[in-house]
Amino acid sequence: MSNLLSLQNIWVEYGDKVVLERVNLDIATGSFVSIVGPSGAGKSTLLRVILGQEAPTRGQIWLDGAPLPPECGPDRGVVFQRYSVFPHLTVLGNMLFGLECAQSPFLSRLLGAHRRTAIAEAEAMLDAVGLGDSRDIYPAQMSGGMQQRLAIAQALIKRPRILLLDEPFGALDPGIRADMHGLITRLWRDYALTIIMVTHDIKEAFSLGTRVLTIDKRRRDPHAPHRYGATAVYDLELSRKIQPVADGDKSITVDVSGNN
Ligand SMILES: Nc1ncnc2c1ncn2[C@@H]1O[C@H](COP(=O)(O)OP(=O)(O)OP(=O)(O)O)[C@@H](O)[C@H]1O
Repeated sequence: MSNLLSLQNIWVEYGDKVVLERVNLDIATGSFVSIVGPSGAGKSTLLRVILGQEAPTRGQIWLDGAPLPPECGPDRGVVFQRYSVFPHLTVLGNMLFGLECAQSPFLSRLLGAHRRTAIAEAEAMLDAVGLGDSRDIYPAQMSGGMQQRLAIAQALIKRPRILLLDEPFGALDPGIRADMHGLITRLWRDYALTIIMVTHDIKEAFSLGTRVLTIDKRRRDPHAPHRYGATAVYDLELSRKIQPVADGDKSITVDVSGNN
């Protein structure tokens, strides 16, 4: 399988504090990479670098064989642990907002046929995440799980090739998490995504990922804790393969409890 993303000798330093050092990673197209590691190791920093929110102080990142554009682009979508939806917009409004900003940066508004196409795309994506019946409600009327579904749909509507997930299910109840695991697995397969997910849940890392990376420091200086940065200390390829889904098996369970 070809490499979609290649990180070569990535360092992130804040003054004399080294957060990441010598990170070398090749990420295959279609893989689902789980990233685990101790708190403060630099997992979110690594995601921000891949997203383009932050530039590495050293090293290079290649996307499809070309240098990664320095700014966040539509090829990379992201979902954070805390709901990144706009409270003053309906579900459909949240979906359209991203498209309007991308497709009509000056007006931030789509008109006529463009708007109708955008609404159709947004509704299809809402169906895919199990929110087809919720287009006219506001985030305050949704459970945490539903808001996270909306955040995932917002990220996917721009058709990213890489989906970055930073503790996406960390704030959800266990039952809802299980539903979300099913959903993300289905979306990964149906949309041929490459996913990089940070999680604190080792079980989740192994059950969802095709590869599990541990980010941690290889060396420590007790007198200067920030002298050395973290890197990929374990890198496990799993044999997990997604089975093709049977026709008609497109159902998605939606939590409507509103209590998480
Ligand atoms: N802008 C910044 N300036 C200085 N230090 C920073 C900055 N951003 C992050 N850090 C430091 O980088 C280190 C890694 O932070 P990061 O959030 O990436 O860790 P993490 O592994 O995701 O942690 P957690 O699992 O607790 O979310 C932390 O020590 C943090 O304080």
